[in-house]
Amino acid sequence: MSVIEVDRLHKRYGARTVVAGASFAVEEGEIFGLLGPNGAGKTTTVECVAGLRKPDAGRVAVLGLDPRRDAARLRRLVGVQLQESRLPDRIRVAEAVDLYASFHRRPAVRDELLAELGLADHRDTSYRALSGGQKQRLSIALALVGRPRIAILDELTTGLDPQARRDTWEVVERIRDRGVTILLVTHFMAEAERLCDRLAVLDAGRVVALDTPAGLVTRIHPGQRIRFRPSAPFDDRLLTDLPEVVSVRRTGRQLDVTGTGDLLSAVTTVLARHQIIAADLRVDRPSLDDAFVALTGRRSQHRADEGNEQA
Ligand SMILES: Nc1ncnc2c1ncn2[C@@H]1O[C@H](COP(=O)(O)OP(=O)(O)OP(=O)(O)O)[C@@H](O)[C@H]1O
Repeated sequence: MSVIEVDRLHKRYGARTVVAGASFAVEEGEIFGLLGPNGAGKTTTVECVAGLRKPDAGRVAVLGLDPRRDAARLRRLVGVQLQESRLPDRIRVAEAVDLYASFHRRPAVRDELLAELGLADHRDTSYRALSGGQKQRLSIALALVGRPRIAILDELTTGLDPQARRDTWEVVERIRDRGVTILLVTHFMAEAERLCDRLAVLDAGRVVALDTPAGLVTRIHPGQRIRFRPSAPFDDRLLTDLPEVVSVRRTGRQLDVTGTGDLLSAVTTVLARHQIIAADLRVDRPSLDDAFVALTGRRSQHRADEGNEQA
């Protein structure tokens, strides 16, 4: 069942169109990602979904309701954590949660929520004394305090160190496991790949692709590549006869095999049958980042950052 429907959404700021006919639907219980370069219109789109902006054209429905007309009802059903949400420096974690809880009729139990978000030991810590990751987790707690069915999370791990980012991912997964549908805006390929069940890639206000992370990669780069040094000579036909193999190239003692499907297992099985060992075997799979570049013609902004993280 679709819990969010965005149909040919248009939004202009002055003369400038920033969302130009974006359409997508989010299914109940999934983590749905909006991915795209800076200025692609991601935040504007989720602000329209959250009822914070009025679309110029198109239709947005959240749980069958209109985010603007039915704003009061949706406030109880949708939790929103937007970019750069800030709280007063002196407010303590428990006070902030109590304050937000007071806006809701049946709020979550504060200490349970704080424990779930790894903030139980920071109940009395002031906002200013929290680390970046703790601030982000508090902002997620505030989005969840009304026990929403849908959570909208915008760039929630930007500026976090790799460990804090991973901790936040675990929190998001736990929320999803509780049955909350999540609409997530992200710049990070690793985040999209790890968390999202499906992704819409937004470019210049349009959805240019919509699929699972793996589906996007395969659609853009269906090929795979294996490189290895065989322990004994053999005829290339051993590999070229396999339906999965597209090409075989030799450079010195090294073999370079491209193909599709379950290439690795097809190649290693036939080699093993002939008692050949594939030494220094490497599999190159295209990444979501490659798919992103192919779709938008741009490098993802945080690619270098992610590279450091994986190092
Ligand atoms: N209130 C506003 N008034 C005028 N222009 C705006 C306003 N908000 C956003 N914009 C512009 O609209 C474009 C789309 O912005 P938006 O924040 O939706 O994109 P985004 O994909 O979320 O970008 P980012 O990844 O940089 O946050 C940007 O060029 C931005 O400068």
